[in-house]
Amino acid sequence: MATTVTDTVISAEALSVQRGTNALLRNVDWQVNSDQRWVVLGPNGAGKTTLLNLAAALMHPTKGTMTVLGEKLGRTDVFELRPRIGLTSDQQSDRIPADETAVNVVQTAAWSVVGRWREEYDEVDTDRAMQLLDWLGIAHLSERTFGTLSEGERKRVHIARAIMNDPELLLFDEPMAGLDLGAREGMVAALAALAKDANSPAMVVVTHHVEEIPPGFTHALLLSGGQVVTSGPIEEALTSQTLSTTFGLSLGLTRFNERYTAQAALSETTSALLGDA
Ligand SMILES: Nc1ncnc2c1ncn2[C@@H]1O[C@H](COP(=O)(O)OP(=O)(O)OP(=O)(O)O)[C@@H](O)[C@H]1O
Repeated sequence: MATTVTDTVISAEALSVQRGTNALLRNVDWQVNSDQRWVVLGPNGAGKTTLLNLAAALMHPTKGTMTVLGEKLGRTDVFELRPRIGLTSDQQSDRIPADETAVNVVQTAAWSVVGRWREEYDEVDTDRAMQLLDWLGIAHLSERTFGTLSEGERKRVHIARAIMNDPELLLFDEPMAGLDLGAREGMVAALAALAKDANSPAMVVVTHHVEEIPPGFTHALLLSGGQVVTSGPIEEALTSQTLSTTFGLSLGLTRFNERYTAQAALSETTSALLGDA
């Protein structure tokens, strides 16, 4: 996979995104190096997807600067930059034709297209696509059409597609949303294996849930209301206090065997849900 040299792959400086009167992101500073694995955590509407879309060169900031893989957004050809980035999100998944086979969904990444049309593929592409599907435990589904796969199976196909091109940056937007417990744990294991592989590129996973943080993730960025609550090495950035501030609720965080769980006191959860009488 990508380079083993430590480079800055994402550099955000005083980044703001405004839509009408709505500030989606406000004054965000963030730096990601090639050997780091980041989790971006925050409640609904915090700005996580907006930040990931900027990192994927799918949008531009309103203010500030965003540099991805050494290319400053607004001053670079994003069509050359995007193939260097592997992105999985429901938005991307929705663009995949339902009648495309799983193996074709993966190997079309080699051409950065969705839908096979009439491209010719080398055997080497097909072999690599099959290896990735096998690694993710779904080689037996390679000839099944995308539309007939379960949510968990589709997400795994999409991850294989994101990795297919040896990207220099891997971005995952809520890769475990909608998965059952077994599928979630399978996805955590797959991402943990990627995270721990020294040859893997920089990785960013967006999630709402600390339970979904794969072992091997090194850094955390906590977002709330479009602003950074804290960011840095995960042991320092992710604490009961920072999590409580981020989600606006008193939360206790525990870490065991490189996995996290978070809980609120039941009485506090009830009063937050019902409002104080
Ligand atoms: N084009 C837009 N115009 C106005 N507001 C927008 C636009 N796009 C997003 N928003 C708002 O910006 C905020 C941040 O959205 P974003 O999708 O980045 O949040 P998120 O943290 O990913 O949320 P979720 O966890 O619910 O997916 C939300 O309140 C959203 O409604």
